[in-house]
Amino acid sequence: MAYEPPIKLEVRDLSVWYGSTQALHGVSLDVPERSVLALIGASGSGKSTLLRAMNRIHELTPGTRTEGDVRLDGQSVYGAADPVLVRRHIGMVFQAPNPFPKTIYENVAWGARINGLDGDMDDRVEEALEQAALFSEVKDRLHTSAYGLSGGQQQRLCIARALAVEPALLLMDEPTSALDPRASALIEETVRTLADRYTVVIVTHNMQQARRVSDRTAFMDAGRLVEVGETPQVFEAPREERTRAYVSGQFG
Ligand SMILES: Nc1ncnc2c1ncn2[C@@H]1O[C@H](COP(=O)(O)OP(=O)(O)OP(=O)(O)O)[C@@H](O)[C@H]1O
Repeated sequence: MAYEPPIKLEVRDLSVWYGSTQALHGVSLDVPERSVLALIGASGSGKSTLLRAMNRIHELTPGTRTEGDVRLDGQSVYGAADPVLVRRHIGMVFQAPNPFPKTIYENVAWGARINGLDGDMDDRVEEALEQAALFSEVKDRLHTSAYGLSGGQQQRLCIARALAVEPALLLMDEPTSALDPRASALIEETVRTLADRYTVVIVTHNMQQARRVSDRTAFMDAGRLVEVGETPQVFEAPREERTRAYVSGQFG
């Protein structure tokens, strides 16, 4: 029998409302450990809502209501009393790079400090920057402002900042949408390497990117999960007609 990696994240019958608008309708899926899941679908199909519900950051939007559950390593994310603690274990990288107005070093060290992680901070910062494929470019200016970096470097810094706390899961919401093709390619390479150690969920509008970076792909339509499977299967032999139409560019 083929080796089946353990399941890192289980989404179970998850529904989300913003006020009276239902944005997710009973979504269930599993994310195997050390894999990359791409969420694809047309604008408004619920990709970001699903991603943001994985670490409960959508609850920061007033008027949200959630039913169902998300389990990380078998533990309910929604059963946790404090969503802030949940978010500390689940790193997130957003569309536009958003470094703090601090030095490169302090951007990476910050999360580790507030989480009380011990060990040598210089080593931790270097390792996180290495994992984000940024260290060689910044090693001589660690104590200069993060705002002196290019957009692509700033985004890799945000990835390093998320990794420095050793997150159980890394969520990425269209992390290359503000970047040029070369910077995007570097981020894609970084995401591929991260899957050796981390479990990653990435929202992307770019279907080529989904094919390049992910092991599995989930296709969303109108707040529903249409299908999820191994990436080559979803793109080359989709089970659902709606998926076929989307991945062949007939809509969205
Ligand atoms: N803060 C909000 N208040 C009200 N409705 C919202 C809010 N955020 C999202 N929605 C609605 O929820 C639905 C899903 O939106 P969501 O942003 O999750 O989709 P998406 O697939 O990520 O879209 P995009 O690709 O454009 O980012 C849409 O109908 C959207 O209008």
